[in-house]
Amino acid sequence: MRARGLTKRYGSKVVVDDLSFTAEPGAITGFLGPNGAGKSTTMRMLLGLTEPTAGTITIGGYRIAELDDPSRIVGALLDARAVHPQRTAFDHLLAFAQAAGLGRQRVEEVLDLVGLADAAKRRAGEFSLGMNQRLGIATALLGDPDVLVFDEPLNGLDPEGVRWARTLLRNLAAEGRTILFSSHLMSEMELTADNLVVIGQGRLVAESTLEHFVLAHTTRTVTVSSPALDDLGRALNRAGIAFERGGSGNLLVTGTDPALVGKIAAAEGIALDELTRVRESLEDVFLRLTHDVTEYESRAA
Ligand SMILES: Nc1ncnc2c1ncn2[C@@H]1O[C@H](COP(=O)(O)OP(=O)(O)OP(=O)(O)O)[C@@H](O)[C@H]1O
Repeated sequence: MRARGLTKRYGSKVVVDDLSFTAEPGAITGFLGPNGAGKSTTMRMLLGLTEPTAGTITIGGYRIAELDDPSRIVGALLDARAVHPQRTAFDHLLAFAQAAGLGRQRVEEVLDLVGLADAAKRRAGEFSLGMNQRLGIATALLGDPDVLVFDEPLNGLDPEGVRWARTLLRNLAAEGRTILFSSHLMSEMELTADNLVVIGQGRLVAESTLEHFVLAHTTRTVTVSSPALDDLGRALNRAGIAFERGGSGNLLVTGTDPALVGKIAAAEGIALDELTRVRESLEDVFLRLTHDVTEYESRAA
């Protein structure tokens, strides 16, 4: 899936701004951005529900309108509450299945896949948000598509459901599918995504592997503890390396790697108890990176 120069304007407001990115097959691409960044609008343009003002978003080089049988190519969960409350889960899925030329058997398969087989005859209006999410995921899976787009699929899922969704996404990617999903749950994004596309105010902020994104935006910090902490502090001072004392009798050394701290200690014959690179969480990095954008937005609101 590829977006190129994708742009959406509503009146004078630019919601998606010259956005280009790629989501690869066989990988889970996390789509991140603060509220109003343009994630849903981008997904809607991929699905042909919103017309781009400029640029394209394509699957295998084709826009969705150019695909003969789109439900077999791309499946999506955009809004889990968009179900008819009087319809049973089975009938809801059957309506979509029939529109795509699929039968009852496929409906039963996807109900099984999302763990709703026992609730098939219950009305969607009685479902919890988590069950509606499962129903929405089932709808996306009906056509067994190569590309899956999930907007906030974890909303309303309990911890067991979140874990289930993570495993499902992993399995779907392992089968070679392209997965694009957005979530506000950063810790979950960190556990699930291989790659990230980060946007702010409709523009691309970063596109990379999750690992690289976190490392590239983390200030290099090392924690080190030693029975000879004062000696170590003096050795670091002599080497011109900045540090501060941490709460639990260790030193927080910034702007360097464990290897250098280890070398300095070794050269001075100082024993170490612990030497660890501090890895910031995705949440820390994301909040720092999008802080200015969010600030601007809350001032403008
Ligand atoms: N039909 C529309 N008409 C006018 N403005 C719109 C329309 N649809 C979306 N917007 C605006 O576009 C901006 C981006 O919205 P979008 O829903 O794509 O963001 P998002 O990144 O998905 O946000 P969230 O995380 O809150 O779901 C918002 O400011 C929204 O108000």
